[in-house]
Amino acid sequence: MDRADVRICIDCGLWLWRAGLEEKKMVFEASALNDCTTAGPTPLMGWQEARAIGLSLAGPVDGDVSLPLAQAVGRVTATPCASPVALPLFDNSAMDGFVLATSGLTGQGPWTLSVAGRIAAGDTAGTLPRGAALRILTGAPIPAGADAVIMQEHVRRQGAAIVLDDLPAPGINIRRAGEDLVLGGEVLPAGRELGPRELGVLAATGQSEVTLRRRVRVALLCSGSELREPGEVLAPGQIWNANRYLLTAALALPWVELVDLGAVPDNPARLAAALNHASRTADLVISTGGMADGDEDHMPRLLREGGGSVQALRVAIKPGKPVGIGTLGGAIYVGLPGNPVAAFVTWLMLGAPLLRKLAGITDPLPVFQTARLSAPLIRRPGRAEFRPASLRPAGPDGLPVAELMAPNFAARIALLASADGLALIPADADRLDAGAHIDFLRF
Ligand SMILES: Nc1nc2c(c(=O)[nH]1)N[C@H]1C(S)=C(S)[C@@H](COP(=O)(O)OP(=O)(O)OC[C@H]3O[C@@H](n4cnc5c(N)ncnc54)[C@H](O)[C@@H]3O)O[C@H]1N2
Ligand code: MOO
Repeated sequence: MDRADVRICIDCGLWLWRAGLEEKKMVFEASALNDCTTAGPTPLMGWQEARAIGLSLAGPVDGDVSLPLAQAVGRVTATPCASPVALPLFDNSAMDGFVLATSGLTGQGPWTLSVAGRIAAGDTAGTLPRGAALRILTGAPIPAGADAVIMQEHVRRQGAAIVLDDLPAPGINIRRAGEDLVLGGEVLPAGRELGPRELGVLAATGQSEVTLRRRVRVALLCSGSELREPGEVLAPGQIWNANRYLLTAALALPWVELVDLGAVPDNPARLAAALNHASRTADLVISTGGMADGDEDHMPRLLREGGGSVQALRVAIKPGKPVGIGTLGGAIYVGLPGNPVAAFVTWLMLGAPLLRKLAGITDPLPVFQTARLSAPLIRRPGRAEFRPASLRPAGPDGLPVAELMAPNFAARIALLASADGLALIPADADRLDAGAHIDFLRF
């Protein structure tokens, strides 16, 4: 065998080789070296399977609340909202101009009509005087007997009269009652986050309150004796707690009530106490670190000893292999790996969908877009890889181009901060050509 065909796996220290390496011509990525899928006591579970297990554990939290619209921003609807009115509420003008009855415009034009008054938004409609027009402003109600609004740009003024050269079509520039929404029609389904569009339509239908899911209680703890708060002076070997801020920011959602338990040292008794407290106060317990098999990695064992279950552990996802999903007491548990990028990726792919389902959101899964790979990639298959990448503007085919960032990125939070999103390299891919279609998730 050619010496160049031999590689060492820096994950497990074993020698690997690839037979018949036509890809010798291409650079064999360092990522292929740090991607051992064989090491470990159990085979890896597919990330979609792990995600499905998490989703199967989660159902929308119960306990609805009714809140005024101003306090409902970003919250999730618990029931469908039906409209108590039709929209628009009444026939009204779409333009500033003149309202008239087309039936009165007989014979050949031009037609001259006197302007007998004025209706603005907020006025009552009244009745159109026979043979005359009325000045009308946008949003004003259409008077009885009128059936068209002619834009002011399309008439000539002659003193108190207007002259029309063209016959307006009946109904023109009139917004009809109910054309946007019928009485009793569904304004919003259950499970919708209330953003600007949703709050706007609720307000337009006159609803001052909305029925919402209660907020999901989430407890977060970061395990690690090495962790200190930013601002604290570090002793040798210590680091600042990045995951706490990364995840509290990811959890800063209107429908989350966060119980931030900070950092807990790698002490089994203290970790067990923190887990126990968390599971009593929260619907979802999230921990970071301590998920691998090292001497100070206690989380899966503590969870089991605390009466919980771990239903997914060791997932074929990169970064993030040591990730766990299970239950503890009445809470769902998500154990994220300690490496910050691994924690973030596994949170996005496995944790966040589950949390969104707890919140009652109907579509809990992230939506990927299609991009093209900027350069060829050769890798060791086995784990689906979510690689930080930058996105260049669309090429001639309309697809943006993803430029993958360096491999071995699980702990490289600075690299994460400079990426535009995550490129998904499927688990079974061992080689992708430049220009290949890939799924891309923007941050
Ligand atoms: N023999 C093996 N060792 C490791 C494996 C393996 O399969 N076999 N997996 C590696 C992988 S992949 C990952 S990811 C890490 C994850 O391990 P843990 O979840 O047990 O995490 P820790 O060991 O506690 O920490 C890993 C790394 O991250 C740093 N860290 C932890 N918490 C924070 C925080 N809140 N803020 C910033 N940085 C944090 C920690 O200091 C470590 O450097 O295990 C590999 N090992
Ligand atoms: O892949 Mo680990 O999850 O290196 O960070």
